[in-house]
Amino acid sequence: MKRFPVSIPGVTVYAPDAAEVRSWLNLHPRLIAGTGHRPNKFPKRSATRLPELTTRFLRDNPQWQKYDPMGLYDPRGWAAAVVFAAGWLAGRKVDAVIAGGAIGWDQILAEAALMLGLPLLIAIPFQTQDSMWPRHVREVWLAQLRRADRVVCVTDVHDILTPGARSTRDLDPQGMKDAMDRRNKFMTVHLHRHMDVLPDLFVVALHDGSSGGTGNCVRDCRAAKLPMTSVYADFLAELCPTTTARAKTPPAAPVPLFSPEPAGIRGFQGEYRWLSNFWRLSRPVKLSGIEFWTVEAAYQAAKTLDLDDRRHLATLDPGDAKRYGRTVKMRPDWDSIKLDVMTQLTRHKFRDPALRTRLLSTGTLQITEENTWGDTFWGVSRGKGQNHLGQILMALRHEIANEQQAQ
Ligand SMILES: Nc1nc(O)c(N)c(N[C@@H]2O[C@H](COP(=O)(O)O)[C@@H](O)[C@H]2O)n1
Repeated sequence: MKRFPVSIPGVTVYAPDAAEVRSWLNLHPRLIAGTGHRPNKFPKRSATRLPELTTRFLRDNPQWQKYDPMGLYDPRGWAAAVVFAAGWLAGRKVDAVIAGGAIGWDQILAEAALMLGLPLLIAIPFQTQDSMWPRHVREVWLAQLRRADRVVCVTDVHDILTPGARSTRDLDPQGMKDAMDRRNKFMTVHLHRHMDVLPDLFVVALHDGSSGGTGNCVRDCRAAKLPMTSVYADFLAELCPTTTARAKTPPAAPVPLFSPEPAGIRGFQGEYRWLSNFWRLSRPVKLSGIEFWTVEAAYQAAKTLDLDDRRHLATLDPGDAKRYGRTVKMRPDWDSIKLDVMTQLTRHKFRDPALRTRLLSTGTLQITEENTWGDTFWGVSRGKGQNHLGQILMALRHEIANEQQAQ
């Protein structure tokens, strides 16, 4: 098949599982991911409190007016929508935003994030997502991709070209749909379930209740029990106070964005990343003579007596080791020894004098391995869990403090 050059000028595009993406996610534990309608599902401009259109392109182009009835891409429509999105984001404890790059709400949310100076990741379905849009929308797209911290592309456009395609505009409709679906899943349920690094992800949807792209994404998020709210009713209330337009679903009950903060250390992110089992050790720990550079990889290796699996685990980064550990043949007594294994590995990790000092400097703070991936054994997820890793760390801290006092 013919290969087309598809780079986006001035933009570095990453694969979803790239290390640069993971490290960005690591840096920003409280994330908002946005999904929402294209302009054709926004209310008519006459239903809003916006004045006459100012852009000639929009005024003189009935076909485009049909697609963008609100005049969202007219400067005043754009500004009103972006101010609404920024107002919603502002004041919420959000570290960063993930947006989809699509025409409509996706771009509005991205613009609001940029306006507020919030770090932004844009996830695009394929490299030529913009190819069907008019020039002014393509300009917004490109400018936002250039200003975003990270751009993730989930599908190579070559995989969705029609047979015998003559350009990258010749796209298979089902392929495009699948790519958009993949993009939505990447930025919501995939991150929520599989990115062990993420402590908190909240979805904000501009959804009028209809089926379609946004509807599909909202359905997936609901099925995954991902915390989510729709801001459509608020959007109508602000922009169309006297309108007859109504959200097809009632406004969502107010939801606390992220779980309330208990005192102490909750989650091993940011300044407390070193508490995580994913932290690289200053000296490797040995198991069957094999060297492991993270507690995670060593712990996963301890699950099995198979030496080939252990050797392989020693070569993996902690995230991959965690996943691989789910596939190994477990030693029969694993359940009875795993707490002890984790305690010994944690002890080894904190033989490092710098880490000992850091652990002691947390004083008497409660240490909770809070997570959103449902680990209620080692941590606490959605308010529930035994927090064994936190307990081990606190017991070790107590032990080190006693040792120091005795010296
Ligand atoms: N998951 C999915 N399936 C489709 O068939 C799609 N067209 C999309 N598109 C994305 O959904 C948003 C727009 O949704 P509306 O159809 O306007 O409700 C936007 O993010 C598109 O990229 N997604």
